[in-house]
Amino acid sequence: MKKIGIFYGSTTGTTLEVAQEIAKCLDVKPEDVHDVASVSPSSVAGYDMVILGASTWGAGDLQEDMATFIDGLQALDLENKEVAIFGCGDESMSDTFCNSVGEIYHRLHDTHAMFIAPFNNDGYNYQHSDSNVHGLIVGLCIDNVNHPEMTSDRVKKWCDVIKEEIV
Ligand SMILES: Cc1cc2nc3c(=O)[nH]c(=O)nc-3n(C[C@H](O)[C@H](O)[C@H](O)COP(=O)(O)O)c2cc1C
Repeated sequence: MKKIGIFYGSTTGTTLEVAQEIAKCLDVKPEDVHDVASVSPSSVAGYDMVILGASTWGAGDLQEDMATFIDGLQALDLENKEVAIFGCGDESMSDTFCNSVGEIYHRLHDTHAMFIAPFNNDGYNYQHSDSNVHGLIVGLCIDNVNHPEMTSDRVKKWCDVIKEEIV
């Protein structure tokens, strides 16, 4: 069984809640769910698979704790580590919806991480998101501001993708 660690950056608690929901779906213990504001990037070393989650702030900016955490991760070699990404945002910020997902993906490109668990775009309504990389949505995007009723179903479906992809 692969060891999964969840690392989240959250300013007002939404991404934390989603991280906990993902943990339940994947049977990840609470001690393996980490706020990136209080752990060092090297702690990903203890996991085979790392789930990174962060909200988007400003005009499409990565949540600040996660931005610092990613600075550290970029210096590591993540070869053979499976990485899945999720983010929380607001679809009414229609040109920058969940940009955090795309920023994490792009910034970790040179670490040799193995990205898994892209998600579909069904039921979303926005103009642009950096999470869309050449037509592929590279992670789970959650809008708890406008569509909290969709969150559990989206989380469950994404966790099913992860369960299928982890080898
Ligand atoms: C000032 C401000 C700027 C925001 N900018 C964006 C944005 O550019 N794109 C987006 O998708 N969401 C944006 N959001 C929405 C937040 O990402 C959303 O509320 C999220 O759920 C917060 O998660 P957190 O509590 O885990 O930090 C913004 C919210 C605020 C208040």
